[in-house]
Amino acid sequence: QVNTPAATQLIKFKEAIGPFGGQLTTSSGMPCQQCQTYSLDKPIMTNDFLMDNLFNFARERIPERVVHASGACGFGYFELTQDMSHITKADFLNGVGKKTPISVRFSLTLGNKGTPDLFLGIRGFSIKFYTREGNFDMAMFNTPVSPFKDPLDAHVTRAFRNNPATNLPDSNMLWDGITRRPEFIHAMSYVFSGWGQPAGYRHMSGFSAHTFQFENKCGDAHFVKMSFIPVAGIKNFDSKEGNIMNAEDPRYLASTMYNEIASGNPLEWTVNFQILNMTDYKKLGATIFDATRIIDEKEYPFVPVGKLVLDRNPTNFFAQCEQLAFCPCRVVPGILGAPDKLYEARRMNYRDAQNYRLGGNHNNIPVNCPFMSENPLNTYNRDGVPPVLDNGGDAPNYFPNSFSGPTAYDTHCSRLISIKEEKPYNMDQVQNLFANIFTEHEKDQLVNNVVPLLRFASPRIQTNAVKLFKTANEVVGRKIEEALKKLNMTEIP
Ligand code: HEM
Repeated sequence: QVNTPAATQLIKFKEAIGPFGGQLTTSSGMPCQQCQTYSLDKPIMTNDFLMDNLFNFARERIPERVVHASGACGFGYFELTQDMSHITKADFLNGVGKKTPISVRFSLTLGNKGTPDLFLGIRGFSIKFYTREGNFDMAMFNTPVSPFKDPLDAHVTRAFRNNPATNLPDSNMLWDGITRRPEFIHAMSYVFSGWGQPAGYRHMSGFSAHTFQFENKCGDAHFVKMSFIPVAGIKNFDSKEGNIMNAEDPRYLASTMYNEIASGNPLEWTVNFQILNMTDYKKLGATIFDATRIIDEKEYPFVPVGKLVLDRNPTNFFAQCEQLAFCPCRVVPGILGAPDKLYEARRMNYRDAQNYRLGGNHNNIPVNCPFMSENPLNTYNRDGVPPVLDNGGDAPNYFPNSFSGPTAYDTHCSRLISIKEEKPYNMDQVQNLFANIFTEHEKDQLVNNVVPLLRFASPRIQTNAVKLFKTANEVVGRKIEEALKKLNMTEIP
């Protein structure tokens, strides 16, 4: 580990800078004197260097993301390999060969900032496309489906956290949460079968889960699910390997990616679209917008449309990764978002979370700024918590106005279709997953991962969980039941 780019980052910095790092200053720019750089035997209050440092020290923490707190990021580009103008007018999807700068953040849905990388769990894969029409954000999971469909499922993430009284992981909460929402079992089966411990970010996939509504120049609607498939192949650790790696290097995924990128070994994904039209929607109904279900790939195959490459590391983690803010609300003309309720709620909730976490001007933070936009920040937003950048300069600050302030020119009004949703049902797809897609190894993995997590739950909750797995697959459910019996648990009152 001693010679990796991550381990030698500071040595390289020194080589690049030379022996002298410049005159030390306070944050207001005052050059510091040597005597201010040690505090003992000196007046404290008049030492501006010390005061500057202590005030900053006490304020250096901001709220961590309420979910997906632990993560790593990288930068690169998206290249379009197939023109998509027949389904969308989005500029970055029009014109083969067009390259769009991107930032990507990989995360772990649960836990907190210090949770080790290979803690078993569903993974986040977020992308910000800095397009000429503003930023387009995707916040995806690594599994083909989402556990959630109902925005109220946000509550269930609490069941996956520590017990509010003991502050300890709680099997009863975890399995109560899963079994009270049986539709979770589809996504969770992927997680338990191995996808919860990817063998590297270069082996991790991303799936939109939502079906987006696209619109072309003629105003025609198409519906698109997206997948990001690693060129190096999807690979996962088995539970034993994953747990060993977690103990040896709790930042295994982040450090591997950093070293790979710094060594000139970029990470790459094929970007694919599964495309449906209005006739397909009329035939299949709102089920195509159910984030807990997949759409039949035989009838609607994913077609490759581009590639995603990560070839640049952040130069400062806090500035470029912690401050990165992805929101389903950030769309561009030609991509309207998704018409389902989960997406609608996410549009609002991420904005709210980022206003709280980063402040009302979080789009002005350099890593979130639409720096490729042809109309960068031509808004009427003014003032507030920094950064305000030039704050609109000397342009009018109200709308409408008679003084040539920015105006909306496009007279066309795009609208998401309105759909009627019902309670999720995906047991048919989980059954198919176990019967026809999972390998025997993946099924064994699932049993190996589920049993240690379920063994401390009460018998009633264990019974519910076994019943749920038996509905998904009788053999796998029975294996879990037998393994639990062998462990001979005593009842928890
Ligand atoms: C019940 C529905 C959901 C709610 C209420 C919710 C809420 C949130 C919130 C508040 C954040 C933190 C945002 C921030 O502070 O920057 C977040 C992050 C994230 N969410 Fe969700 N989410 C939901 C469902 C989903 C689904 C279905 C997906 C994937 C398809 C998803 C993927 C992500 C990802 C990848 C991040 C991390 C973004 C980053 O890297 O900063 N979420 N979510």
